[in-house]
This record gives sequence, C-alpha cells and structure tokens, in this order.
Amino acid sequence: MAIEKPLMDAALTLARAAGAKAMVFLDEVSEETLLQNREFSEFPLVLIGPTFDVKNRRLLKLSIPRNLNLGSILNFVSAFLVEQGLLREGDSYVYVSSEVVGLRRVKKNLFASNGFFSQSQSVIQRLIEIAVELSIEGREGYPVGTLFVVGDVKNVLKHSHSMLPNPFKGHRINVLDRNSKEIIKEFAQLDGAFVISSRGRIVSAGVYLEVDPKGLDLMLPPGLGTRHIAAAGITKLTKATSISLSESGTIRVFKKGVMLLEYNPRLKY
Ligand SMILES: Nc1ncnc2c1ncn2[C@@H]1O[C@H](COP(=O)(O)OP(=O)(O)OP(=O)(O)O)[C@@H](O)[C@H]1O
Repeated sequence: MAIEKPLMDAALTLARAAGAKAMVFLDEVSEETLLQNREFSEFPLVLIGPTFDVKNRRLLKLSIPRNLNLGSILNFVSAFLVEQGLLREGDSYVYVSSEVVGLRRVKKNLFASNGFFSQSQSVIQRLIEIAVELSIEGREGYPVGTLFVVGDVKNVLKHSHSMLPNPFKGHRINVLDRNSKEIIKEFAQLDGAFVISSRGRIVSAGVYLEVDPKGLDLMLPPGLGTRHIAAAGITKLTKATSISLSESGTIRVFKKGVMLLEYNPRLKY
C-alpha cells in the first residue's frame, strides 16, 4: 500500500517539530516525489523494501525481515540508522507507513552490522521472522533455543552427524512456504540444528555440528555456550550462514565466523 500525501505532510511536520534526524518510509512511496520535494531534503530518507542500497546517502534503501510487528521493525531500523552513523542513542526519527505516523527515539542499540543489512536473502529473513516469533512465544509455555544453518549443505553435512532419524527425510518442506512455520516451530524443540539449503528446503533437523573452536579464531561475546560456538564455527568452516536462538531469547546471525546480528525481541530497544 502506498503512503498518501496527507500522511507524508504530517510526517514532515512532525519531523521538524520534534527535531528528528531522519525519516523512514515503511510502505511504498514515490522516490521521485521524495527527491524532487525540497522539504524532504532536510533529512536523510530511508526506504524499507526488498532491496538494499546505501550508496545514495539521501535515499537509503533497507531490506529487513517482513511480517515482523512494528516494534521489531523499528528496532531493526534503529540499529541500521546507528550503524550508518546517521543517529546516536537519544536521537529520534519519524516513521511513516500507509496507516500511521510516529516518532521513535533510539534507545540502547541492538547490534547489527552492515553485513547483516546488505544480505537480503529471503530464506535468512524468513528464518529471522520465525526466530523472532519463537523468541517471544516460546513453545508450550517454555523458552526454546534452536539453530538454523543455511547454505553450503554438502560441506555442512561433512562437519556434522545426525542425533536422531531425520524427520524431514523424504519430505519437501521449504521455509518460504507459509505452512511450514508451525512444523519448524515444533521441531525447534529438538536438540541440534536444522540444516537448510540456500533455497530454503529443510534438509535435516536434529543435527549435531562437529565444530572444534580451537584454531578457528572465533570472536564471540563472552559467556556463550556450545550452541553458539557451533553456530559461529560452522560458518567459518563452510560458506553457510547460521541463525541461532538462545533460550534467553537472543537471536544471533553469523557468517564467516563473524556475528552480524545480536537481537533479543523480548527487550525494548
Ligand atoms: N555442536 C552442536 N550442534 C548442534 N546443536 C548443538 C551443539 N552444541 C549444542 N547444541 C544445542 O544447544 C543446546 C544448548 O547448549 P548450551 O546450553 O551449551 O548452548 P548455549 O550456547 O549456552 O545456548 P543457550 O544460550 O540457548 O543456552 C543443546 O541442548 C543442543 O541442542
């Protein structure tokens, strides 16, 4: 749905009155209108959509997981604005969608690197959405931790073994298929990791990753246990990307052994 002019005008008025440092468009908007209208040139403008492009500093494009609730979307937007050096803690920005205009002050920032925002792979985004829901909801009243390893399946399987008969064998279940969400959430309660192809097919679950952190030179925040060492290590040993959810609700994304995202949707940022 496109953002209509009265809301754009309201957003501009609010941004000026509140001393906002950026304007963020959560729904479709004409890029021409934004670039031609002088009034908008007072602010860095951020478009949320399917593409990522930050070369044009006046009009930055950001792809973040879809279907998140507004609070989570704004958390990612805040992290992006801080990562880009556009805002600091305490600064505020105006966001506008086809239905709402609002003001958001950047609180304690979640950690997200540029590498996280520049990957717009839909499989990764989908798994983050599922991890956000699992983090907030848990399963049957209990917190759930899990691990998704995406891509480079052949090499991932070389560094792993099955802890139980593969429940996904013979089934073609893809994480991009909306119906797969409940199945994934159910199997997330199993020990071990999901192995997922780069196109989203679940190859296996209940997989133990054989990762010896010695010599891998992983740079992890202190205090993380074996799930996270495996999550980071497998991305150093292979070309896979991993998404871990800890029982405490924190979601982390790793690539090449480096943490790209650390985010707990249970906390307000
Ligand atoms: N090498 C591994 N491969 C796959 N899964 C693993 C591996 N190591 C641990 N896990 C999974 O992680 C679970 C939690 O392990 P542990 O508490 O040591 O990890 P953690 O990093 O502290 O995670 P959390 O923050 O959720 O507690 C295990 O029960 C197991 O299901």
